[in-house]
Amino acid sequence: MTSRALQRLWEWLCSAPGALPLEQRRSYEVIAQTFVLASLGHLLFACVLIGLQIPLLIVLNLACVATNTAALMFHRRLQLNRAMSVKLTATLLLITLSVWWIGPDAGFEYYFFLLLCEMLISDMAARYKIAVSAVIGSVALATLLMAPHFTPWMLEAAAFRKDIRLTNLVMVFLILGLILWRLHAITERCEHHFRRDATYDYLTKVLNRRAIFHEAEMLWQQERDFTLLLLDADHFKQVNDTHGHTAGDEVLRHLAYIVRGALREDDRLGRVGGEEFLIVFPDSTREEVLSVASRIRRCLADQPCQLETLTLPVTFSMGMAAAKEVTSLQALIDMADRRLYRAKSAGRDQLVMSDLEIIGPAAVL
Ligand SMILES: Nc1nc2c(ncn2[C@@H]2O[C@H](COP(=O)(O)OP(=O)(O)OP(=O)(O)O)[C@@H](O)[C@H]2O)c(=O)[nH]1
Repeated sequence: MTSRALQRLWEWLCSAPGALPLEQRRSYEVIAQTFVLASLGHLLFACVLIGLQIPLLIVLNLACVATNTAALMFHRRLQLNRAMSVKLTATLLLITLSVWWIGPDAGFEYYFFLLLCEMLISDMAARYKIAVSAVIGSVALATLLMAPHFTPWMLEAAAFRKDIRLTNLVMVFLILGLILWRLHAITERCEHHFRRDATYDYLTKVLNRRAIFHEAEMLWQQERDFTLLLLDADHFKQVNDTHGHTAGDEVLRHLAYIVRGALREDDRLGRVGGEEFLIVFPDSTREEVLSVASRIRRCLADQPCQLETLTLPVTFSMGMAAAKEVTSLQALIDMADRRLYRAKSAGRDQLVMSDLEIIGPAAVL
Protein backbone atom coordinates (compact mmCIF):
# COMPACT_ATOMS: atom_id res chain seq x y z
CA MET A 1 0.00 0.00 0.00
CA THR A 2 1.39 3.42 -0.87
CA SER A 3 1.80 6.13 1.78
CA ARG A 4 -1.03 8.06 0.10
CA ALA A 5 -3.43 5.14 0.47
CA LEU A 6 -2.34 4.73 4.10
CA GLN A 7 -2.96 8.41 4.73
CA ARG A 8 -6.42 8.14 3.16
CA LEU A 9 -7.21 5.12 5.32
CA TRP A 10 -5.99 7.02 8.43
CA GLU A 11 -8.19 10.01 7.53
CA TRP A 12 -11.20 7.78 6.87
CA LEU A 13 -10.77 6.03 10.22
CA CYS A 14 -10.16 9.17 12.27
CA SER A 15 -12.11 11.99 10.62
CA ALA A 16 -15.19 13.27 12.44
CA PRO A 17 -18.71 12.79 10.95
CA GLY A 18 -19.96 15.89 9.13
CA ALA A 19 -22.86 16.37 11.57
CA LEU A 20 -20.50 17.05 14.48
CA PRO A 21 -20.17 20.73 15.53
CA LEU A 22 -16.84 22.31 14.61
CA GLU A 23 -15.65 22.78 18.21
CA GLN A 24 -16.05 19.04 18.95
CA ARG A 25 -14.43 17.75 15.76
CA ARG A 26 -10.80 18.03 16.87
CA SER A 27 -11.49 16.28 20.15
CA TYR A 28 -13.37 13.52 18.30
CA GLU A 29 -10.46 13.02 15.92
CA VAL A 30 -7.83 12.83 18.67
CA ILE A 31 -9.81 10.07 20.46
CA ALA A 32 -10.39 8.17 17.21
CA GLN A 33 -6.62 8.34 16.60
CA THR A 34 -6.08 6.86 20.08
CA PHE A 35 -8.25 3.83 19.20
CA VAL A 36 -6.43 3.27 15.90
CA LEU A 37 -2.98 3.66 17.50
CA ALA A 38 -3.97 1.34 20.38
CA SER A 39 -5.03 -1.32 17.84
CA LEU A 40 -1.69 -0.98 16.06
CA GLY A 41 0.14 -1.20 19.41
CA HIS A 42 -1.64 -4.46 20.34
CA LEU A 43 -0.95 -5.84 16.86
CA LEU A 44 2.74 -5.01 17.25
CA PHE A 45 2.81 -6.59 20.69
CA ALA A 46 1.07 -9.72 19.33
CA CYS A 47 3.89 -10.03 16.73
CA VAL A 48 6.53 -9.82 19.48
CA LEU A 49 4.62 -12.47 21.46
CA ILE A 50 4.52 -14.77 18.42
CA GLY A 51 8.32 -14.64 18.53
CA LEU A 52 8.26 -15.46 22.25
CA GLN A 53 5.56 -18.14 21.73
CA ILE A 54 3.05 -17.15 24.41
CA PRO A 55 -0.27 -18.14 22.78
CA LEU A 56 -2.62 -16.83 25.51
CA LEU A 57 -1.21 -13.30 25.35
CA ILE A 58 -1.21 -13.38 21.54
CA VAL A 59 -4.93 -14.21 21.62
CA LEU A 60 -5.61 -11.55 24.28
CA ASN A 61 -3.77 -8.87 22.30
CA LEU A 62 -5.68 -9.80 19.15
CA ALA A 63 -8.88 -9.62 21.21
CA CYS A 64 -7.84 -6.09 22.22
CA VAL A 65 -7.38 -5.19 18.53
CA ALA A 66 -10.99 -6.37 18.02
CA THR A 67 -12.33 -4.43 21.03
CA ASN A 68 -10.48 -1.26 19.96
CA THR A 69 -12.05 -1.64 16.52
CA ALA A 70 -15.47 -2.04 18.18
CA ALA A 71 -14.73 1.03 20.33
CA LEU A 72 -13.90 2.99 17.16
CA MET A 73 -17.23 1.91 15.67
CA PHE A 74 -19.09 3.12 18.79
CA HIS A 75 -17.11 6.33 18.63
CA ARG A 76 -18.14 6.85 15.00
CA ARG A 77 -21.76 6.50 16.11
CA LEU A 78 -21.01 9.20 18.72
CA GLN A 79 -21.52 6.75 21.62
CA LEU A 80 -18.42 8.26 23.22
CA ASN A 81 -18.71 6.93 26.78
CA ARG A 82 -19.52 3.42 25.58
CA ALA A 83 -16.52 3.47 23.23
CA MET A 84 -14.13 4.48 26.00
CA SER A 85 -15.64 1.97 28.47
CA VAL A 86 -15.20 -0.93 25.99
CA LYS A 87 -11.59 0.02 25.36
CA LEU A 88 -10.73 0.50 29.04
CA THR A 89 -12.39 -2.77 30.14
CA ALA A 90 -10.57 -4.83 27.52
CA THR A 91 -7.20 -3.22 28.30
CA LEU A 92 -7.66 -3.60 32.07
CA LEU A 93 -8.48 -7.28 31.60
CA LEU A 94 -5.45 -7.77 29.37
CA ILE A 95 -3.08 -6.12 31.87
CA THR A 96 -4.42 -8.10 34.84
CA LEU A 97 -4.31 -11.44 33.03
CA SER A 98 -0.81 -10.66 31.74
CA VAL A 99 0.43 -10.05 35.29
CA TRP A 100 -1.19 -13.30 36.49
CA TRP A 101 0.08 -15.28 33.53
CA ILE A 102 3.68 -14.14 33.24
CA GLY A 103 4.37 -12.92 36.78
CA PRO A 104 4.50 -9.58 38.59
CA ASP A 105 8.03 -8.58 37.58
CA ALA A 106 7.63 -8.60 33.79
CA GLY A 107 6.69 -4.93 33.48
CA PHE A 108 2.93 -5.34 32.82
CA GLU A 109 2.06 -3.46 36.00
CA TYR A 110 3.25 -0.16 34.43
CA TYR A 111 0.28 -0.31 32.07
CA PHE A 112 -2.13 0.29 34.98
CA PHE A 113 -0.69 3.80 35.36
CA LEU A 114 -0.72 4.42 31.61
CA LEU A 115 -4.37 3.33 31.47
CA LEU A 116 -5.19 5.72 34.30
CA CYS A 117 -3.41 8.61 32.48
CA GLU A 118 -5.18 7.81 29.21
CA MET A 119 -8.57 7.73 30.91
CA LEU A 120 -7.96 10.96 32.84
CA ILE A 121 -7.07 12.96 29.71
CA SER A 122 -10.01 11.53 27.75
CA ASP A 123 -13.22 13.53 27.16
CA MET A 124 -15.26 11.36 29.57
CA ALA A 125 -17.56 13.13 32.00
CA ALA A 126 -16.00 13.81 35.45
CA ARG A 127 -18.28 11.32 37.25
CA TYR A 128 -17.23 8.51 34.87
CA LYS A 129 -13.59 9.43 35.39
CA ILE A 130 -13.95 9.14 39.17
CA ALA A 131 -15.75 5.77 38.92
CA VAL A 132 -13.31 4.32 36.36
CA SER A 133 -10.27 5.62 38.33
CA ALA A 134 -11.62 3.78 41.39
CA VAL A 135 -11.99 0.55 39.38
CA ILE A 136 -8.53 0.77 37.81
CA GLY A 137 -6.96 1.69 41.17
CA SER A 138 -8.66 -1.22 42.98
CA VAL A 139 -7.73 -3.80 40.34
CA ALA A 140 -4.13 -2.54 40.21
CA LEU A 141 -3.82 -2.50 43.99
CA ALA A 142 -5.33 -5.98 44.40
CA THR A 143 -3.10 -7.42 41.67
CA LEU A 144 0.08 -5.83 43.02
CA LEU A 145 -0.66 -6.67 46.68
CA MET A 146 -1.34 -10.31 45.82
CA ALA A 147 1.57 -10.54 43.40
CA PRO A 148 4.24 -11.65 45.95
CA HIS A 149 1.95 -14.51 47.06
CA PHE A 150 1.07 -16.15 43.77
CA THR A 151 2.97 -18.28 41.31
CA PRO A 152 2.67 -17.24 37.67
CA TRP A 153 0.44 -19.52 35.62
CA MET A 154 3.10 -19.84 32.99
CA LEU A 155 6.09 -21.14 34.88
CA GLU A 156 8.36 -21.50 31.85
CA ALA A 157 7.92 -17.73 31.31
CA ALA A 158 10.85 -17.21 33.68
CA ALA A 159 13.21 -17.94 30.78
CA PHE A 160 12.08 -14.99 28.72
CA ARG A 161 10.74 -12.68 31.43
CA LYS A 162 13.72 -10.38 30.78
CA ASP A 163 12.79 -10.10 27.08
CA ILE A 164 9.19 -9.37 27.99
CA ARG A 165 10.23 -6.72 30.50
CA LEU A 166 12.40 -5.07 27.85
CA THR A 167 9.52 -5.16 25.33
CA ASN A 168 7.16 -3.72 27.92
CA LEU A 169 9.57 -0.92 28.75
CA VAL A 170 9.86 0.03 25.07
CA MET A 171 6.06 -0.09 24.71
CA VAL A 172 5.52 1.98 27.87
CA PHE A 173 8.02 4.52 26.56
CA LEU A 174 6.17 4.72 23.22
CA ILE A 175 2.71 4.95 24.81
CA LEU A 176 3.88 7.60 27.27
CA GLY A 177 5.26 9.56 24.31
CA LEU A 178 1.88 9.27 22.57
CA ILE A 179 0.01 10.38 25.69
CA LEU A 180 2.31 13.41 26.09
CA TRP A 181 1.92 14.21 22.38
CA ARG A 182 -1.84 14.07 22.82
CA LEU A 183 -1.69 16.27 25.90
CA HIS A 184 0.36 18.74 23.92
CA ALA A 185 -2.24 18.70 21.12
CA ILE A 186 -5.05 19.29 23.64
CA THR A 187 -3.16 22.15 25.34
CA GLU A 188 -2.40 23.77 22.00
CA ARG A 189 -6.05 23.48 20.98
CA CYS A 190 -7.26 25.07 24.22
CA GLU A 191 -4.67 27.83 23.96
CA HIS A 192 -5.72 28.53 20.37
CA HIS A 193 -9.40 28.71 21.37
CA PHE A 194 -8.71 30.95 24.39
CA ARG A 195 -6.55 33.30 22.34
CA ARG A 196 -9.15 33.45 19.55
CA ASP A 197 -12.03 34.04 22.00
CA ALA A 198 -10.04 36.70 23.86
CA THR A 199 -9.23 38.57 20.65
CA TYR A 200 -12.06 38.18 18.15
CA ASP A 201 -15.76 38.92 18.20
CA TYR A 202 -17.62 35.59 17.91
CA LEU A 203 -20.30 36.99 15.57
CA THR A 204 -18.46 39.15 13.06
CA LYS A 205 -14.93 37.71 13.43
CA VAL A 206 -13.42 41.21 13.61
CA LEU A 207 -11.44 42.23 16.74
CA ASN A 208 -13.49 42.42 19.91
CA ARG A 209 -13.83 45.51 22.12
CA ARG A 210 -10.87 44.62 24.33
CA ALA A 211 -8.54 43.88 21.40
CA ILE A 212 -9.36 47.00 19.34
CA PHE A 213 -8.93 49.28 22.38
CA HIS A 214 -5.64 47.51 23.05
CA GLU A 215 -4.52 48.39 19.49
CA ALA A 216 -5.39 52.05 20.13
CA GLU A 217 -3.60 51.96 23.49
CA MET A 218 -0.43 50.57 21.88
CA LEU A 219 -0.39 53.37 19.30
CA TRP A 220 -1.02 55.95 22.02
CA GLN A 221 1.86 54.62 24.13
CA GLN A 222 4.17 54.67 21.09
CA GLU A 223 3.12 58.32 20.59
CA ARG A 224 2.06 57.51 17.03
CA ASP A 225 -0.16 59.83 15.04
CA PHE A 226 -3.40 57.90 14.57
CA THR A 227 -7.11 58.47 14.02
CA LEU A 228 -10.24 56.76 15.31
CA LEU A 229 -13.45 56.34 13.34
CA LEU A 230 -16.46 55.19 15.34
CA LEU A 231 -19.33 53.78 13.27
CA ASP A 232 -22.84 52.97 14.45
CA ALA A 233 -25.51 51.33 12.27
CA ASP A 234 -28.60 53.50 11.95
CA HIS A 235 -32.00 52.32 13.17
CA PHE A 236 -30.66 48.88 13.77
CA LYS A 237 -33.31 48.13 16.36
CA GLN A 238 -35.87 48.27 13.55
CA VAL A 239 -34.04 45.51 11.69
CA ASN A 240 -34.25 43.27 14.75
CA ASP A 241 -37.83 44.21 15.54
CA THR A 242 -39.07 43.74 11.96
CA HIS A 243 -37.02 40.78 10.73
CA GLY A 244 -35.85 39.08 13.92
CA HIS A 245 -32.58 38.75 15.79
CA THR A 246 -31.13 36.17 13.37
CA ALA A 247 -31.59 38.57 10.47
CA GLY A 248 -30.01 41.28 12.67
CA ASP A 249 -26.98 39.05 13.24
CA GLU A 250 -26.68 38.45 9.51
CA VAL A 251 -26.77 42.21 8.89
CA LEU A 252 -24.02 42.74 11.49
CA ARG A 253 -21.87 40.12 9.76
CA HIS A 254 -22.49 41.82 6.44
CA LEU A 255 -21.58 45.25 7.87
CA ALA A 256 -18.31 43.87 9.24
CA TYR A 257 -17.56 42.24 5.88
CA ILE A 258 -18.15 45.51 3.99
CA VAL A 259 -16.09 47.63 6.38
CA ARG A 260 -13.24 45.12 6.45
CA GLY A 261 -13.18 45.13 2.64
CA ALA A 262 -12.89 48.93 2.53
CA LEU A 263 -9.85 49.14 4.83
CA ARG A 264 -6.17 49.30 4.02
CA GLU A 265 -3.69 46.70 5.23
CA ASP A 266 -2.60 48.53 8.41
CA ASP A 267 -6.07 49.71 9.49
CA ARG A 268 -7.64 47.77 12.36
CA LEU A 269 -11.35 47.05 12.80
CA GLY A 270 -13.18 45.98 15.96
CA ARG A 271 -16.74 45.61 17.20
CA VAL A 272 -17.11 47.67 20.36
CA GLY A 273 -20.84 47.29 21.03
CA GLY A 274 -24.03 45.77 19.63
CA GLU A 275 -24.06 47.59 16.28
CA GLU A 276 -21.05 49.80 16.87
CA PHE A 277 -17.65 49.36 15.21
CA LEU A 278 -14.32 51.14 15.73
CA ILE A 279 -11.58 51.59 13.14
CA VAL A 280 -8.04 52.54 14.14
CA PHE A 281 -6.04 54.22 11.37
CA PRO A 282 -2.31 54.40 12.18
CA ASP A 283 -0.32 57.24 10.59
CA SER A 284 -3.19 58.51 8.44
CA THR A 285 -4.19 61.95 7.27
CA ARG A 286 -7.76 63.27 7.57
CA GLU A 287 -8.12 62.93 3.79
CA GLU A 288 -7.14 59.27 3.90
CA VAL A 289 -9.69 58.54 6.65
CA LEU A 290 -12.33 60.47 4.73
CA SER A 291 -11.58 58.42 1.64
CA VAL A 292 -12.02 55.14 3.58
CA ALA A 293 -15.30 56.43 5.08
CA SER A 294 -16.50 57.29 1.55
CA ARG A 295 -15.53 53.84 0.34
CA ILE A 296 -17.51 52.22 3.19
CA ARG A 297 -20.60 54.28 2.32
CA ARG A 298 -20.28 53.49 -1.37
CA CYS A 299 -19.83 49.76 -0.78
CA LEU A 300 -22.78 49.68 1.64
CA ALA A 301 -24.97 51.44 -0.93
CA ASP A 302 -23.80 49.14 -3.75
CA GLN A 303 -24.04 45.92 -1.73
CA PRO A 304 -26.88 46.09 0.79
CA CYS A 305 -27.36 43.02 2.96
CA GLN A 306 -29.25 40.36 1.01
CA LEU A 307 -31.31 37.84 3.01
CA GLU A 308 -32.91 35.32 0.65
CA THR A 309 -35.60 37.46 -1.04
CA LEU A 310 -35.08 40.41 1.30
CA THR A 311 -32.78 43.39 0.74
CA LEU A 312 -31.87 45.32 3.89
CA PRO A 313 -30.11 48.63 3.22
CA VAL A 314 -28.33 49.95 6.31
CA THR A 315 -26.34 53.15 6.77
CA PHE A 316 -23.69 54.19 9.27
CA SER A 317 -23.34 57.33 11.37
CA MET A 318 -19.65 58.04 11.98
CA GLY A 319 -17.57 60.09 14.41
CA MET A 320 -13.90 60.77 13.75
CA ALA A 321 -11.17 61.94 16.17
CA ALA A 322 -7.41 62.33 15.70
CA ALA A 323 -4.86 61.64 18.45
CA LYS A 324 -3.21 65.01 18.00
CA GLU A 325 -6.44 66.81 19.00
CA VAL A 326 -6.37 65.52 22.61
CA THR A 327 -4.07 64.79 25.55
CA SER A 328 -5.28 61.35 26.61
CA LEU A 329 -6.61 58.19 25.00
CA GLN A 330 -9.83 58.38 26.99
CA ALA A 331 -10.37 61.95 25.72
CA LEU A 332 -9.85 60.67 22.17
CA ILE A 333 -12.45 57.93 22.55
CA ASP A 334 -14.89 60.37 24.19
CA MET A 335 -14.36 62.82 21.34
CA ALA A 336 -15.11 60.17 18.65
CA ASP A 337 -18.18 59.15 20.67
CA ARG A 338 -19.41 62.75 21.01
CA ARG A 339 -19.03 63.30 17.26
CA LEU A 340 -20.85 60.07 16.51
CA TYR A 341 -23.69 61.29 18.72
CA ARG A 342 -23.74 64.55 16.74
CA ALA A 343 -23.89 62.57 13.48
CA LYS A 344 -26.94 60.77 14.85
CA SER A 345 -28.57 64.02 15.99
CA ALA A 346 -27.89 65.58 12.58
CA GLY A 347 -30.14 63.02 10.91
CA ARG A 348 -27.93 59.89 10.73
CA ASP A 349 -25.92 58.63 7.73
CA GLN A 350 -23.46 61.48 8.48
CA LEU A 351 -19.76 61.73 9.22
CA VAL A 352 -18.64 64.25 11.85
CA MET A 353 -14.94 64.97 11.31
CA SER A 354 -14.44 67.85 13.75
CA ASP A 355 -16.49 70.06 16.02
CA LEU A 356 -17.25 72.22 12.98
CA GLU A 357 -17.45 69.82 10.06
CA ILE A 358 -20.40 67.55 9.38
CA ILE A 359 -20.21 65.71 6.14
CA GLY A 360 -23.55 64.36 4.95
CA PRO A 361 -24.20 61.42 2.66
CA ALA A 362 -24.11 63.36 -0.60
CA ALA A 363 -20.79 65.04 0.24
CA VAL A 364 -19.19 61.78 1.33
CA LEU A 365 -20.24 60.11 -1.87
N1 LIG B 1 -29.14 40.96 16.10
C1 LIG B 1 -28.38 41.53 17.03
N2 LIG B 1 -28.81 42.68 17.58
C2 LIG B 1 -28.04 43.25 18.53
C3 LIG B 1 -26.83 42.73 18.94
N3 LIG B 1 -26.30 43.55 19.90
C4 LIG B 1 -27.18 44.56 20.06
N4 LIG B 1 -28.23 44.39 19.22
C5 LIG B 1 -29.42 45.23 19.06
O1 LIG B 1 -29.07 46.47 18.45
C6 LIG B 1 -30.13 47.38 18.73
C7 LIG B 1 -29.54 48.75 19.02
O2 LIG B 1 -30.61 49.62 19.16
P1 LIG B 1 -30.43 51.14 19.51
O3 LIG B 1 -29.29 51.31 20.46
O4 LIG B 1 -31.76 51.64 19.94
O5 LIG B 1 -29.96 51.81 18.18
P2 LIG B 1 -30.62 51.96 16.76
O6 LIG B 1 -31.94 51.30 16.62
O7 LIG B 1 -29.57 51.53 15.79
O8 LIG B 1 -30.87 53.48 16.65
P3 LIG B 1 -29.80 54.61 16.34
O9 LIG B 1 -28.45 54.06 16.77
O10 LIG B 1 -30.21 55.75 17.21
O11 LIG B 1 -29.85 54.87 14.91
C8 LIG B 1 -30.92 46.80 19.90
O12 LIG B 1 -32.15 46.33 19.40
C9 LIG B 1 -30.09 45.61 20.35
O13 LIG B 1 -30.88 44.54 20.83
C10 LIG B 1 -26.41 41.49 18.34
O14 LIG B 1 -25.33 40.95 18.64
N5 LIG B 1 -27.21 40.94 17.40
